[in-house]
Amino acid sequence: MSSSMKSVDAHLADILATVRTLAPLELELERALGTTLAEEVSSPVPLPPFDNSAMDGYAVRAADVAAAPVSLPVIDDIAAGSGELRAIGQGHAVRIMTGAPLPAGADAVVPVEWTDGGTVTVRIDRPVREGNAVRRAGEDVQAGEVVLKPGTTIGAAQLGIIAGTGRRRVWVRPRPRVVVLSTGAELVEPGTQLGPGQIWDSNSFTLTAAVREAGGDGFRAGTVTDDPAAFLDQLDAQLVRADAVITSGGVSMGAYEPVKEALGPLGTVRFEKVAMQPGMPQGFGVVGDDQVPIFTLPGNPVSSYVSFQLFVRPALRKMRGLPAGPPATRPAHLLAPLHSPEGKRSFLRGVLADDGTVTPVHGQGSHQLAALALANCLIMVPEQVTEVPSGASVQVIRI
Ligand SMILES: Nc1nc2c(c(=O)[nH]1)N[C@H]1C(S)=C(S)[C@@H](COP(=O)(O)OP(=O)(O)OC[C@H]3O[C@@H](n4cnc5c(N)ncnc54)[C@H](O)[C@@H]3O)O[C@H]1N2
Ligand code: MOO
Repeated sequence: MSSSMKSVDAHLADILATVRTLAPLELELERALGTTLAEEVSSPVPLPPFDNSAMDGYAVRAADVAAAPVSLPVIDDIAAGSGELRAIGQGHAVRIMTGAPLPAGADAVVPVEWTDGGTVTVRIDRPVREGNAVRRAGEDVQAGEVVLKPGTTIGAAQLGIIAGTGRRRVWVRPRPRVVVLSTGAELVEPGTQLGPGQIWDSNSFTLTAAVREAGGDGFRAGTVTDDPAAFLDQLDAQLVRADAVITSGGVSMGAYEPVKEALGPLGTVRFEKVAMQPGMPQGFGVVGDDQVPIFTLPGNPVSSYVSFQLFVRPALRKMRGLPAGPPATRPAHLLAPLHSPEGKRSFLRGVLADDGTVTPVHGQGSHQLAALALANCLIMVPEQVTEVPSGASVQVIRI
């Protein structure tokens, strides 16, 4: 590897050593999806809170229907939500609905399908065992029992059980707010006409979406031209709402590199060459009074996306309070030969099939975004390897 280049692992290690886990805050449940639980959640009451029926039918004493078919008087009707219940005596039945509390004295429920459905008296066709179709108090959760531990990612089911324990608000580490800025004088908004030398800005859409996929809230702050002062103004305006900033473009060796020119003099952002392909020109550091982490990714669309997966995604995990490290890899069986530059770790775009084979897509240039859009994994080729034969075992990262 060229000695002037930094390794992928060293760059990620620097980033993870710098970014901080976000402080917990208390959020309404409606806003807690995708956040990380920062407290232990336990239930103040048993769940279910009371013995209740699992079926629509009749609450009885099992012993009273042992000789079924039998007819029993129906002494009450209990809907879900009923509060005042009459205890049932020997030889009685009570019509009961799913979720309704089991009356005292009853020890089983006969499903309505096994009866004539009567409301004054009911004929019960089959005997039931004690406990039939009865859900016991505390069967799901005991009073005081912990249902979720800190560090849990809150998905739909987790949100459900938090609400199910009666909570309206919860302490979480929030989704990181990430501002995405594209730079480049050639960029115009999709949906407008292209002039000579212009292209539509795609990176800000890719990166904002990638932030969301990684559990953050991405804000597209639009594009800035190649003017470093305009870039700094825009950055300054965005910092108030940012836990991190991502820029794309303006970091290589050209005559107009606004990101490098604007941030370089601050001394808090380092611009380096990382031994990888794509994504060699990288910048990372902190900006503003709050030392907001900033990732200055290369402008080539595939390069910025691959850089996101390798460096920003793990950083967002750390900010979210989750275990963070290099992206997970899995082995795959390569179906075509590959070339890779000496001294750089390559991340080639491939299609991983269910049978564990991987086929590189056509178009491995860092500008070939359409080829990236067909891929579902990155095929990793180590720094010292330049040729990989078809049939070899390779490591891939799912994307
Ligand atoms: N003399 C050298 N030239 C380049 C080097 C180098 O080491 N020496 N590195 C190359 C590599 S590798 C990359 S990657 C790029 C990185 O360049 P920048 O980060 O400065 O990005 P730009 O020059 O602004 O743009 C590069 C390329 O990507 C297109 N682009 C930029 N932003 C967007 C966007 N938001 N949406 C879509 N496409 C975008 C841009 O038009 C350029 O084609 O530098 C190489 N050059
Ligand atoms: O290393 Mo640049 O990121 O081609 O393509």
